[in-house]
Amino acid sequence: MTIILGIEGTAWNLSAAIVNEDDVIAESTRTYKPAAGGIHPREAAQHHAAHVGEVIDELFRAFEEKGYSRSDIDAVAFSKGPGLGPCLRIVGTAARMVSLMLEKPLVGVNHCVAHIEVGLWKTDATDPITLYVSGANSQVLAYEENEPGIGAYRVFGETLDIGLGNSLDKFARSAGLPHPGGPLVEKYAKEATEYIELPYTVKGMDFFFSGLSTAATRALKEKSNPNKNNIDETLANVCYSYQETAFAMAVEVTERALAHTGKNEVLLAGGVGANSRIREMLEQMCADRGAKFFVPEKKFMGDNGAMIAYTGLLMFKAGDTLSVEESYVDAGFRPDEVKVSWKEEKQKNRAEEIKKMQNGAEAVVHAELKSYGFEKEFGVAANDQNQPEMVVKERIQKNYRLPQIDSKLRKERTRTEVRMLTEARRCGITVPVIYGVSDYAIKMEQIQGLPLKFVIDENETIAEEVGKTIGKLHANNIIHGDLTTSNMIYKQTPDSDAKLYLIDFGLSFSENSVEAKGVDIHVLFQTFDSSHKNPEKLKDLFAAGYRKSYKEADSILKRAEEIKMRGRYIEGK
Ligand SMILES: C[C@@H](O)[C@H](NC(=O)OP(=O)(O)OC[C@H]1O[C@@H](n2cnc3c(N)ncnc32)[C@H](O)[C@@H]1O)C(=O)O
Ligand SMILES: [Fe+2]
Repeated sequence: MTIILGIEGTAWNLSAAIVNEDDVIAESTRTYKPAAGGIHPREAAQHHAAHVGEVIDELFRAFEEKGYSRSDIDAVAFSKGPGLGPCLRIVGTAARMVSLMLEKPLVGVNHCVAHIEVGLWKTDATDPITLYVSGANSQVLAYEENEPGIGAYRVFGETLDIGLGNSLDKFARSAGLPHPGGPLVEKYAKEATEYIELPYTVKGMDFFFSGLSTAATRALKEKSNPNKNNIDETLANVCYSYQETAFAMAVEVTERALAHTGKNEVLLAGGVGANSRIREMLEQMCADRGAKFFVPEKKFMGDNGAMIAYTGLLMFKAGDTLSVEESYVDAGFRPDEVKVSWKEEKQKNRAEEIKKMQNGAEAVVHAELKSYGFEKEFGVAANDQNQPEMVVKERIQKNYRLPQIDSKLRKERTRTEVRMLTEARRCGITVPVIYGVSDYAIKMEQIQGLPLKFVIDENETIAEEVGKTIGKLHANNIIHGDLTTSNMIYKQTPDSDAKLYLIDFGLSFSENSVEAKGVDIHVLFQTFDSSHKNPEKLKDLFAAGYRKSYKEADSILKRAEEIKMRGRYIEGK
């Protein structure tokens, strides 16, 4: 058995643990609670510095009481980042000292990856999409192999402003509640009597929580009326509506990632994962699409030393150790920067993956028009011999979100899709022809081709074609809103040139701004990073095509790069 000591202390919780392959052997924790306001990085660091000695002592005592001796420890793991710089430096220093004392190597662990690995350890999940929602971070990730036995946790979507937990904490503070506000929001939400509309912002696979937090604060002020004595009730209603909106956004992106990758497991990680409503929503979403949902015990969800020790154990066994010189901390350390070498080689089954992918995230595409009840919906007879091949794209009900949120989104997106498809066609973009519309369904041309996801790696020059198409779209101020390689279809015919079709305009809108266009491209580049072999080459080819068809291309590409940097962990975010 391998035995690893791990120290966590990226923010509020200083926690150390010793684990082996099977379980936690010993642990010791001291928690920083801000006297007022949110977490102060320097105060938190002072707290960790003041207590790290006793935490390590207590840990060794508990370990030795179980009959072990210190020399049984094989390595010392620590949180290398992301996190608050001053806190990371204390933990890094402590880890170096313990490592020198024990004469055992150091292992530098990525905190986000540890949140995932502990979930894989403590549940039966094997290859999930992970929804990682904590204070500072909110991401949807999955492991992707790059070469046999070596891969990375790819970020499919993430917050482009602040983390879900911090947004809840910020709102709670504005309502006069103590830190951390997340659990209190959950408590008050249970007393709600009414849903209040709040902004729902998903762009492609990314979400935004800052505007929601501000809107919730505003709603609380506006709706509270001391004369009516309704302050408690309003707080409950806002908390409830906040949760319903924010969690629906997070679950929606998780489902998109499931659809895009064809995976069929979901793992929940991070402090916000303690919330029972987000669990319920994920469970419902998974049940509705036949996926499995996993969540570890609560003590492994928030920041804990065991997750660092366990991930350290996997890394140590794969030979991934550090010298003292290499053991610097990195406050902006992203999970997708970690070279994962501790997993077994995966056997991919492409046919199976394509089959699973056809179950889109928000819509079902019916090719069998008769069985769908085509006549009833559109008032005309189903396909006769003279008509072109058609499909019906139906936005199906999502049981995980409130009916009010659900039907509004579905109607809005159906209407938007029709409007924007028409608009795109007018600008000379190749899109499916529309034959009919109802509240939640669109009857349209069936494109016989393969999603770009499955052809672009073998034929990378298509990326230039993609660039030209998106350049044209942006030159006409159309923002697609969900640019992934699943939302483009490549149709090859023996007698004509191949054609690139753009589909799925449900999140599209018209806007002439560098920001909106930059986000659009950022979303696409994330897909290149997460799902393709040579992302940098694809990006270069895309940029070349984009420049050819759009004269403002350079400023947009530059903005896309800046947006990418915003996704990085920023202190105090
Ligand atoms: C970098 C690292 O330090 C950071 N860790 C972190 O944020 O602590 P974590 O324990 O994963 O999550 C704490 C967050 O989780 C929220 N939280 C805890 N219980 C909650 C609940 N029942 N409902 C909603 N939010 C909850 C808190 O309000 C707080 O914002 C991270 O993982 O991003
Ligand atoms: Fe965390």
